[in-house]
Amino acid sequence: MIKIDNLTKRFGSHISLDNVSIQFDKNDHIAIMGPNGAGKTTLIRSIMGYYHPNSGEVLINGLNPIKNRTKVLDSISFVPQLPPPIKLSLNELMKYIQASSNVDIAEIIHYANEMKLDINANLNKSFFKLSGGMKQKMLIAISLAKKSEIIIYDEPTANLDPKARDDFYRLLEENEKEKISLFVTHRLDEVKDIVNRQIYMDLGKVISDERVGN
Ligand SMILES: Nc1ncnc2c1ncn2[C@@H]1O[C@H](COP(=O)(O)OP(=O)(O)OP(=O)(O)O)[C@@H](O)[C@H]1O
Repeated sequence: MIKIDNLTKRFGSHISLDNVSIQFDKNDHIAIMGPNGAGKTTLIRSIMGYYHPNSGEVLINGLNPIKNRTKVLDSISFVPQLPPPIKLSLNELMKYIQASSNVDIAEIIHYANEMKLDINANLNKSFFKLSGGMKQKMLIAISLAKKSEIIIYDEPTANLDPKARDDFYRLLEENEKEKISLFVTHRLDEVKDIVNRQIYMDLGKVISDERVGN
């Protein structure tokens, strides 16, 4: 469970999150929407313990994500808006993830195949040198292989072609049971079939929070 109580985060004099209180429970699949600068990324980064709040609290299964960073991040899969500049080859990256997060390499390869990313043909290629869409596919494959109870995607389909988007949403649908999934998105039409809650943010506040279909 993710519990956010009266969370305020300022950068200088700018308020990015303004006294936000919200809770996400198992089987909540949420689209977080809102204009550029609304505070969506600041909210998900706060969930992952990146920021010290100015006031308020975040608890992930009862744990403070700043004080218990490793334990909390173990329960979260995150795919960022922009892939990080990882220099490791795909082979090295998978070995690193297996060692650090106990993720089965065979599972990563399975989900990469499902996303039509041929890992074997690119094993010795640096992640950094993959195309934007291939990077995104690799990160998605890792996020699904990790089998975390919380999955967070910040605009993950921006670099994906339409077929890859369909593959991604099909895989998510198959994998989101008993989990919390959070999608930061500007394209509700894409996620509307896999979410059951739609949140709209603006100026650091949650403006609306609606349960929908599914
Ligand atoms: N590290 C930071 N330092 C200073 N200001 C920041 C920082 N991170 C975010 N902000 C500011 O906080 C506000 C909210 O940013 P945030 O990235 O959370 O918005 P967003 O809703 O994710 O926007 P977008 O749709 O453009 O990704 C913006 O005004 C941004 O400039």
